[in-house]
Formats: sequence, structure tokens, C-alpha cells
Amino acid sequence: MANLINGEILQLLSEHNLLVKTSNLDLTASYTGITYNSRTAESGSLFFCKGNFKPEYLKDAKNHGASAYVSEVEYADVELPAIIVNNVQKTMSLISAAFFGFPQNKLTTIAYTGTKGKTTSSYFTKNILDHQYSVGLFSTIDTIVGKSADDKFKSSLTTPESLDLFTNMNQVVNNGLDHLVMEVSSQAYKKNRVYGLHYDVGVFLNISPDHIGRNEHPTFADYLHCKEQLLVNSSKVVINADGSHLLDTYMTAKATTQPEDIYLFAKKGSEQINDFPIDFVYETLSDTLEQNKINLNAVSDKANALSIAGEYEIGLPGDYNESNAVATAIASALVGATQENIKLGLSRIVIPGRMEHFATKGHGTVYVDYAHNYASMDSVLSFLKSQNPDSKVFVVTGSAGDKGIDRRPGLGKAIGASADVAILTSDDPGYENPKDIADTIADNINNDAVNVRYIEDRKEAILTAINESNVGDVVLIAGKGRDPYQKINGVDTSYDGDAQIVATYSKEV
Ligand SMILES: CC(=O)N[C@H]1[C@@H](OP(=O)(O)OP(=O)(O)OC[C@H]2O[C@@H](n3ccc(=O)[nH]c3=O)[C@H](O)[C@@H]2O)O[C@H](CO)[C@@H](O)[C@@H]1O[C@H](C)C(=O)N[C@@H](C)C(=O)N[C@H](CCC(=O)O)C(=O)O
Ligand SMILES: Nc1ncnc2c1ncn2[C@@H]1O[C@H](COP(=O)(O)OP(=O)(O)OP(=O)(O)O)[C@@H](O)[C@H]1O
Repeated sequence: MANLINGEILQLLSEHNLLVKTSNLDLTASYTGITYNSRTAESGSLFFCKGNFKPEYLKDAKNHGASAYVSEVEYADVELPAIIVNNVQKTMSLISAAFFGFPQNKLTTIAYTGTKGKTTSSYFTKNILDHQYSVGLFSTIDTIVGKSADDKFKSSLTTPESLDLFTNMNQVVNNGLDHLVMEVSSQAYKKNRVYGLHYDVGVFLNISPDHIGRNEHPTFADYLHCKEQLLVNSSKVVINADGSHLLDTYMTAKATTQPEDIYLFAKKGSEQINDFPIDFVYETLSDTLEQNKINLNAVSDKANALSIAGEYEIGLPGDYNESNAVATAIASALVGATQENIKLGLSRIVIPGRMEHFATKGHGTVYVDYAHNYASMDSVLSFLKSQNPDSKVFVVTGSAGDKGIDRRPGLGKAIGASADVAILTSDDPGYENPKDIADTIADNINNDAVNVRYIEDRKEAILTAINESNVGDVVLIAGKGRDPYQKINGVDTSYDGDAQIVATYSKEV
């Protein structure tokens, strides 16, 4: 069982300039558990006071048997030994890693950040590495900590709270896995969920405005800063040179990583090829709904040394998936994947709710996808329209309530540019009226040729779009993938899931 002594904790916190003072602390005392939830505190555990905290939680933790607490403020009326720190989130991350014996050091870790493509790239990577290694996965969709069915569960956050993250990582190690692929959200850095965590390979996929607003990032600069933390916390770095803010991200990477360990890739014809030390250049060989194929060229010595130049089939349609696939190929090669396994892993893949396609007999082909902001909706719709210039592109979408308000105009803009029919509907409306959200999207579809309607019930909206489509049309159901719930008025209300609804209905029609 894990065990951690106060003396070790204080030394660790002092090294990181986090310790303010202690109160009634026995340096030789140790803990048999750690928790940030009073309801799960047990005898002999160390309790963290964090977030929207109320003092009664500490009393509750004590009643449940907690033997000390860590906090940014002292609660004098609760008689418990205390470790007072200047940042409880950073402290919790460090102590969690230490409590489990720094499990990251027993794993080869690959981390992805980016506004779009984290989940896709993580699944690609696991699919490749599974041919050679035993691989864990921390993704927005699933968390996989071992090989048995019980070791796979739905994730509640893209990157979990540090204590949960290191708990899961410890499971990965205990279950005998040797590699871990994970998504790192900007919130993870903002909230210090991954403070002190260093990755073997860190991949920066792209950045565009998103997650800016109440409860997330105050500004784009803050969002970029948070995402860039991955670059200075990775031994080797892969950067998509076609993403915006390349100078910024490259210089950030160079601050801590020597250029020899930074791998840049770009698409053939990219303007960045003349200005940056590009290592890989890829070109599209085939870019249809039926076949997505690229050629990857190594254009530097260190790129050549990875021996991955060649042609690759990508099992997911969409030109934007090419950059995800190239990033994945390089990252996988950096941790030892063979070219043969990279080819296999990229070509044979289904990712839950990411461009899952369903044929119908008498109507259009249906795609269920997770696009829910301008960058992703524009990428997917413009790709689908380019493939179907003479037939109709239907889209069914909404936008989440209580957050990401700036996403709504962007969705309208993308729909106006590439869709023929838009059925606006509910997507996790939260405490907002989904009709108001839909109205904002509709107001930004500046194209009278688009047939726009509102059907509040999401399942009805999906079935209507499919029924109205003809053979040859495409129907994009965007934004929820396989999410089995709708967030309504603070409650996760049960919902069949877009892919599940389409899978059943497409067989009937
Ligand atoms: C803003 C933020 O980071 N919030 C997260 C944070 O909330 P919090 O610390 O304020 O927790 P809280 O639920 O208000 O409760 C306060 C504390 O009291 C404790 N408590 C509470 C009740 C009780 O009886 N006893 C008790 O001890 C709780 O365990 C908690 O430690 O810690 C919680 C887990 O402890 C998270 O669930 C929660 O994520 C919120 C719900 C969330 O949705 N965050 C989103 C924005 C997010 O992080 N998204 C990113 C993806 C977006 C991106 O790409 O950037 C992600 O990584 O998923
Ligand atoms: N590289 C990319 N550029 C633009 N759009 C993309 C890219 N990759 C994927 N997408 C689109 O974005 C959607 C979400 O992709 P994915 O889940 O891989 O990204 P993510 O970074 O994990 O997103 P989120 O933070 O929203 O969970 C996909 O369903 C697709 O529509």
C-alpha cells in the first residue's frame, strides 16, 4: 500500500516553494490515503481543501477519520494537524505523484494538446502502440488503466483532477502496462492538474480561439499560455507547423528543449517550410470520403533517422485528420513504434463519435461527429461539401449552454459557408433555453440559401434530417458523438446518444 511521511512531504513542498507553514504536524507521521472529497476520507488519510470549498467539508473529513489537511488557509476551529501552502492545486499534484511513488517514471508517456484533434490523435496512438506495447489511455471519452473490461471506464474530464490522474496512473503501472497516452487540456494547466508531470513526448496539434469565457480562460493569451506548458514539460516535442502562433510555440519549446528534440511537420506548400527547420512534409494523395491517403517525406537528418517516410492510409475521412495522423506517426515513432505498426494503427480505426459513418438504403449517408466549435465545424462541413458539391449537406447541431458562448456565432458562420440544410437543436443546454442558443447560431448563418429550422428534441431533429435527405446527400450529426446524456438544468439527463440513435434508425431506412 502507498504510504507517505510528513517529512518527505515538507521536503518536496519546500523544493517547490509551496510551503507556508505547518500546524501541530508530526514529521514522522504518515498517511495511508489521500483525498479531496470529505465524503471519501478514511482513517489515516490526508485531506486537501481546494476549489469552491466550504469549511464544513473539513469538519466532515475529520469525522470520517482524516488525520491532517492541506490548505491555503488555516481553519483554526478544526483541531487537525495542518500543512498550509501557497497553492493547493500544485501541492495536490506533487503529493499525489509522490504518494503513488511517481508512477510516471515507470511509464513511457505521450501527451497531446491542441484545440482540436486531441482525442483523435490519442486513439490513433493507442491503436498503433497496442501492436507492440501495453498501453493505457486517458482521453475525453474513455480512461483505460489495464487490459481487462473492468479497467476501462467513461471519463468525466479530458484531464482529470491531479489526485485522480495519479490514482489512475498508478493503476496503469500496477496492471503491468508500459505506455500511457493522454490528452492534456488547457484547463489541466490552468488548474495545475498536471503540475510537476513531465512527458516523454509532448505534441502540440493546433490552437484557435475556444474555451474563452466565464469559468475557463479570461483571454486567448491565457489559453495559449496554458496550452504551451506542455511544450516545456516534455523531453521531446512534436509541433504542427501549420498551426497558428508557430513562432510563439516553437520559441516556447526551445526554451527547455534542444532543437534536436523538437520535430516540426508541415503540409506540402506550407509557407512555414522556408522559415522554420521543418522535419517532415506530408502531401495528400487521396482525400475522399472513401479513401484518405498521404505521403510523408522526411526532410531533415533526425526525421530520416526515424525511418517512417512513406505512404499512409488514414482510416478516418477528413483532410484535417491528416495532420492528426502525421503528429501521431511521429510521436509513435519517437517511442519506438515500427513503420509497419504505424501503418496498421492509422488505417484500421474507429473512434467513438468521431466521423463514424452509417449508410442508409433510401436516404443520405450519416456522419456522427464531435465538431462543436468554429474550427471543427468549418473543417468537417467544408470537407463534406467539397466531397458533395452537387448534393445536399445537412447538419444537425446545437451548442452547449452556460459556457463557450463565443462558439455560437462560429457555428453559424461555418454552417453558412458549407451547409444546405441546418436543423438546430439541443446540445447540453444546461440552465439556458436551447431555443435562445439556436437563435444565436441562426442569426450568424449569413446565407439565405441555407434552409434553417429549429427542432428542440434532438432525436426528432436527427430523424427529420435523415428522412429529408436523399440518396447521395450527407447528414452530419455534430457535437455529441456518443455522449449518453444531455446536461439540462444541472442534471445529466439520460439520452440515447447520437451514434446509437443513427445506428438503429439507419438500418430501418
Ligand atoms: C473549474 C474547475 O476546474 N472545476 C473542477 C474542480 O471543481 P472544484 O475544485 O471547485 O470542486 P467543487 O465540486 O466545487 O467542490 C470543491 C471541493 O469541495 C469538495 N467537497 C465537496 C462537497 C462535500 O461534501 N465535501 C467535499 O469535500 C470537493 O471534492 C472539491 O474538492 O474540481 C472538480 C473535481 O474535484 C472538477 O469536476 C471541476 O471541473 C468542472 C466541473 C469542469 O467541468 N471543468 C471543465 C471546464 C474542464 O476542466 N474542462 C476541461 C476540458 C476543456 C479544455 O479543453 O480546456 C477538461 O480537462 O475536462
Ligand atoms: N486537427 C483538426 N483540426 C480541425 N478540426 C478537427 C481536427 N481534428 C478533429 N477535428 C474535428 O474536431 C472534432 C473533435 O475532435 P477531437 O475529439 O479529436 O478533438 P479534441 O481536441 O479532443 O476536442 P475537445 O477538446 O472538444 O474534446 C472532431 O470530431 C472533428 O470534427
